Amino acid sequence: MKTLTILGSTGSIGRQTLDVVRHSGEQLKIHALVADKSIELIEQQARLYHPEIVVMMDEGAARELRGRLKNLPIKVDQGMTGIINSVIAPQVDTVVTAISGRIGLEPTLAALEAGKTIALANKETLVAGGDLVMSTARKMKCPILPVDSEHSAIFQCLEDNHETLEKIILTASGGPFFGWTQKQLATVTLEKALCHPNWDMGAKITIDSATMMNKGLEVIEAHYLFNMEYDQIEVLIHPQSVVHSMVQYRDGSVLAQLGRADMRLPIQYALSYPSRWKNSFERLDFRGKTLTFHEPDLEGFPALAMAYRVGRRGGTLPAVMNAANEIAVLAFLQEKVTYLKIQDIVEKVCSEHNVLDSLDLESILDADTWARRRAAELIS
Ligand SMILES: NC(=O)C1=CN([C@@H]2O[C@H](COP(=O)(O)OP(=O)(O)OC[C@H]3O[C@@H](n4cnc5c(N)ncnc54)[C@H](OP(=O)(O)O)[C@@H]3O)[C@@H](O)[C@H]2O)C=CC1
Ligand SMILES: CC(=O)[C@@H](O)[C@H](O)COP(=O)(O)O
Ligand SMILES: [Mn+2]
Repeated sequence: MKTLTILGSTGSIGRQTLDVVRHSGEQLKIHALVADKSIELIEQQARLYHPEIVVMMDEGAARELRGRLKNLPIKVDQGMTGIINSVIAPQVDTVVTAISGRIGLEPTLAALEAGKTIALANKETLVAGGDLVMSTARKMKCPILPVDSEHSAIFQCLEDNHETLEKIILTASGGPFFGWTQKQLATVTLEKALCHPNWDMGAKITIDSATMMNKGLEVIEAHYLFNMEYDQIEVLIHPQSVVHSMVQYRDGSVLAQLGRADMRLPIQYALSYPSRWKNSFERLDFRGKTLTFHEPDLEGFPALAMAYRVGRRGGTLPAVMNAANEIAVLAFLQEKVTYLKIQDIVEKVCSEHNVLDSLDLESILDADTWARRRAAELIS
């Protein structure tokens, strides 16, 4: 049996992780559930999954939840200290990082320093602190198992010998605006951007898919997870999201992983690895399906090319791009800026940043804070 702490249990990945736990019989157990302020849902989750601890980032939410759970043997903790304690507890084997945003960096590092396995959904953490996270994982000999569907696909297709790998091919749905002209992109509404053609996800990643920043973040995520040069990472538009990604070997052979657009598969694989558990999730039906592949439109969706440039430069620049994007996407969700303005803000913040090559936590957090402030100034 594996014992889990789930960071972001009330979100899209968090809820699906709990569904995997429910289907796993005795294989998985919950130590802690962590969220920001969704008390109604986390109260239901706590009553159903009996964690030892529930942590709310928000102090008021923690206070309210403490009252609601007072008759149960569940401790309610709060803030970043509470989150860190929930991941380093000795009984925890695996931490599922399903928080959205760079806020996941400190708990991920703390979990690694405490020797925990990471089931990583929170790609922003790896974009902001990739070198530090990967070197900590190596130092502590902790596995980082991908949950992101493309990275799980690549992980499932990888052979042991890294030398024989030629490139990885990350598939992208293209989002709701695949094939749109610049003129059409100027008319994008929040409602349309929140409508992903294939996946039901949280708001932030759904907007990232619509700008293709999600694929840019995933290119950087792949660079760190699989130790691949940027030249060895190719993006291909595949609007059906059936082929989740592919790996090409030096003999020209290509291996792909296919499946329904159901995140419970990669989540379960990260939690069952190295085993594959039987489940009763709906199976992929190929009949009547046409699978197509296209070159990405780098002019219409400049976030992808920007992410390659930023990833290649490295240092504190990926943390800055990520932070500016988090602020710009939030402003778009609040209808304070237009869809096209997201890219303008992120580009401008990146262009103004004095990149530092030292990659300790303090430099990353300073760069992140600076980028958030600068992006906010550009919005107001
Ligand atoms: N959804 C998907 O299918 C996929 C998601 N991912 C990645 O997984 C991560 C989560 O995505 P998703 O589940 O869609 O996001 P959601 O927005 O649905 O959920 C985010 C979760 O994080 C919690 N949270 C947010 N901010 C904080 C904070 N400051 N402190 C503590 N908890 C916080 C939220 O709590 P609360 O409810 O209280 O706000 C919620 O539980 C992202 O990094 C995303 O890129 C990767 C691949 C696929
Ligand atoms: C489910 C998942 O892993 C998401 O990252 C998804 O891939 C987003 O789709 P896009 O390919 O549109 O970014
Ligand atoms: Mn993905």
